Amino acid sequence: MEQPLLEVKNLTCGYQNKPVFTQVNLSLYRGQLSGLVGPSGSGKSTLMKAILGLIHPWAGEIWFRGKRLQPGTSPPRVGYVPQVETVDWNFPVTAEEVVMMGRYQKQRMLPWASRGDRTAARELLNRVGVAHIARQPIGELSGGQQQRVFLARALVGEPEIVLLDEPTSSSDLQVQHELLHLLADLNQQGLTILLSTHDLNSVATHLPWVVCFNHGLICQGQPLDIFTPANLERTFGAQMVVFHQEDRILIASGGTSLRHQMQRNLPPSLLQGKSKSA
Ligand SMILES: Nc1ncnc2c1ncn2[C@@H]1O[C@H](COP(=O)(O)OP(=O)(O)OP(=O)(O)O)[C@@H](O)[C@H]1O
Repeated sequence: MEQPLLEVKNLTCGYQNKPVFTQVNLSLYRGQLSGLVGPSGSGKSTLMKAILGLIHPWAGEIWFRGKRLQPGTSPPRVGYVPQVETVDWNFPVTAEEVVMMGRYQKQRMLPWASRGDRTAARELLNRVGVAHIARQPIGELSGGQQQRVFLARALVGEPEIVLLDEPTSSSDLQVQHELLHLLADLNQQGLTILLSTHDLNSVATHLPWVVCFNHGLICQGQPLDIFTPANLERTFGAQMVVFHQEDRILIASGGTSLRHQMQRNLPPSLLQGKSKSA
């Protein structure tokens, strides 16, 4: 059986005396492109930070390529794109410098740029489609461009896995779709990707694998199998309606009244209102 690239075993994390999740087990396989979905505060960022060694787990283990990592250490060749809300955009640096900072961190170089640094940063910005804004201050870029700059920074050191924390949260639909297409391209080139998001419809459309999370792993699988009203209610604690059309699905929030309204107006083949457990 294939060995997972990254494995989380019985992981328990929390802050102060409050646990966020207990005994989580999750395996990421080489070449996987997965979405981590769950309500706000359910522990998605905490899980990513634990994988990255940014917080110390209370218990459990993280394994990378079959080797156990020391608690609180960063796995080799894992890139990270933080939530844009956590970044100080007034920091006076250009897009290119943001990417080069990733190089300094990895190579422990002194913070001045060589021509090689600049060329490498340009190549990465080019790879994510924003080489033209290399010299612009990061604070003056659009949310979508900022996101790509941070993606370029995460690609420094040629990671095998990139974790993205809500990369689609601050951008409009078109920008979200473009980013997800870019991630699919990077995935085709061999990158393993886990991204957290609240946007269930983007996950359903663009991602082949979904992990539902709410203070623990609820279920995982292909969106068509996993996004059932029952699983969504278990994950989000709210009723949702799932529409099916051929191999596509559309998820809308709404309780019984919306479902009854839809049932009156839509053919039953489009509507999945009955619970199907994973
Ligand atoms: N540094 C911290 N100190 C104390 N509590 C924290 C800290 N960071 C997060 N928490 C708490 O841990 C819980 C999980 O937070 P986390 O950010 O992991 O959730 P999330 O699923 O990523 O949420 P969102 O989708 O809103 O980003 C929340 O109750 C949050 O308030």
